[in-house]
Amino acid sequence: MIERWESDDPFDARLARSATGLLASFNQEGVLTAADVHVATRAAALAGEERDEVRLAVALAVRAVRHGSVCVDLAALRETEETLPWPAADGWLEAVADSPLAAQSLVQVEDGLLYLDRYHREEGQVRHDLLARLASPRPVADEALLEASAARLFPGEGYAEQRAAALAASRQSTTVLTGGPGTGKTTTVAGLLALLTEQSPTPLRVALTAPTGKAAARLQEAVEGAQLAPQFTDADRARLNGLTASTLHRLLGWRPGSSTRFKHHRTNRLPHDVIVVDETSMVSLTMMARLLEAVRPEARLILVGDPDQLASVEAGAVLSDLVAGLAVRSPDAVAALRTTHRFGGAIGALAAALRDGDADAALDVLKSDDPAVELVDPADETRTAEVERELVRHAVALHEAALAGDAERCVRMLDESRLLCAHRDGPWGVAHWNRQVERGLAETTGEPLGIGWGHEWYPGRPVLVTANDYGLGLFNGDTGVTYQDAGGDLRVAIAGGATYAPSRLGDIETLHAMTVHKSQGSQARSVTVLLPPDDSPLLTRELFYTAVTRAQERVRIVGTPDAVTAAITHRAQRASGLRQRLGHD
Ligand SMILES: Nc1ncnc2c1ncn2[C@@H]1O[C@H](COP(=O)(O)OP(=O)(O)OP(=O)(O)O)[C@@H](O)[C@H]1O
Repeated sequence: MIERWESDDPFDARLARSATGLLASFNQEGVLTAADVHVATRAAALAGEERDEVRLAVALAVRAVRHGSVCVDLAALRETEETLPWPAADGWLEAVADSPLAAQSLVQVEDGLLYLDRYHREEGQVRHDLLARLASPRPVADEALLEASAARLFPGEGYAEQRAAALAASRQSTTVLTGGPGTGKTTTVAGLLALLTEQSPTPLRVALTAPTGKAAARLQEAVEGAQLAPQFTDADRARLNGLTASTLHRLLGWRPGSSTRFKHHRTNRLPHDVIVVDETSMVSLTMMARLLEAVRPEARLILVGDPDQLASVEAGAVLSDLVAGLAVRSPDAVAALRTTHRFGGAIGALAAALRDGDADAALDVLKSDDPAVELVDPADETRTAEVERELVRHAVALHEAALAGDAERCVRMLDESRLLCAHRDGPWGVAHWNRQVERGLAETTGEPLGIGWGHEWYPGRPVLVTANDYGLGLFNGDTGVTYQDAGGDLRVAIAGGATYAPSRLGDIETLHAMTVHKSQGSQARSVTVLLPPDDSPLLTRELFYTAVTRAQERVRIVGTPDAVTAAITHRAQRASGLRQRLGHD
């Protein structure tokens, strides 16, 4: 199925009035937007290319990036919807490869895939840097000490999987450490850092990093927590003392005015000896390219993440590509953790069923009596009203804590309950549910709270930061709560950060509800997931898995069994060539 936009509005900005030929047809069908059409038309005009089918191919490559793909597989795309007015299959890709657009390096064709030049270059660079790292000499280890310390830090059968992963990562310079939630990834990282710091005669410079501020804060907290385990000695803790985590943007050194170029790069590498990247599934191809070129060849790189989660917001599916590509090229570079240590049965069993694509097993878990999971039928008005009342109760409690000026409690409460939606707009979307909860809050308190009453800022308004602001020290994904201080003024307390006057915050959204995409890298005690109808193109296994695995203790799915099955059946497919390109010379 090709995702399309739909509109009855003849003045819709996505309609390209000046388009002709195939570009016009694919625009009117809702496949291409006006922006896709204009970029392709302009590039073709600059290169002197007039063939209709080549312009269409370029527009589809532009569209692909917009949908998170790095390139487009024209042949595969044709097959997904035969009714569209496709050009003749024979010779289509060859025509693009022979075009002046390719000769002038505006587009590239490789392995049957069509790329915009930038993404082809970035993919090639990631492949090159990674293969160079894999071919570099292995770090020298004091094997006897390594084995003895690994046995101490990862004792017995219960830690066997993690011990093997940490030993592998100690003996090589690049490791991809994968595992679902609660499989002990952070515990492994903490033990591995203890092993590495013990091996080094001089203090190691260690960077802990993640794509969002929230994920970086969680990583730091978890690594600090893991060191409290009895198998860590005071000497281990002393060597690991003072580790701090930062966002990838901050680590690489952001530069004003550019989100894709940083202070550290190939000729000004990062000084660190060990770099641990958490939540790697959220790292885009562009960021992975920037990271790999900035890491010193002799530094150790550990990429940690869950390849079954949604991929990055921007183009690429780097973690799952690395796992698949390295499985062929260099299987030892991937250390997979499979045993879950955190969840009680039900959430873990549901996550496993989703990962395996087993809809029957997922529905069995959801329909079981286990209080950790629940499936709510959207047609059951009594039950959905109860769910809504529960969401409003949480908002009212947050409002009361905020009125009492208890910023710390407000921030803690934020991670107790979370409503996740697939969509931003429409009856299943974040905007609607933010309004619904605010309406309930206003009705319960009798106060005109919320945007619907012209009061955007009110005590208890939970907020999500949606863009990095280095000046203020705020990061995309940070969360916070508005509270009333002792002087009666409103302030916003950011989790793990400072407090701010609301007027200083620019890129902010209300957080009574949140998209699953934005929830990546965070968790809450109790999670409610609103599944859209089964024909929603956003409903995919990766989205559902990501939503479910945000829950620490309880997950409630509002959706029909058909929507559950549809979610598990549809894969969030992203075209990229990295996995194939890693596999061959
Ligand atoms: N081998 C083990 N035996 C028993 N408990 C363990 C083991 N490894 C980790 N744990 C515990 O399981 C929980 C999850 O571990 P950890 O935080 O390391 O997992 P994770 O994969 O990093 O989780 P997530 O990414 O979901 O935050 C922690 O409470 C940890 O102490």
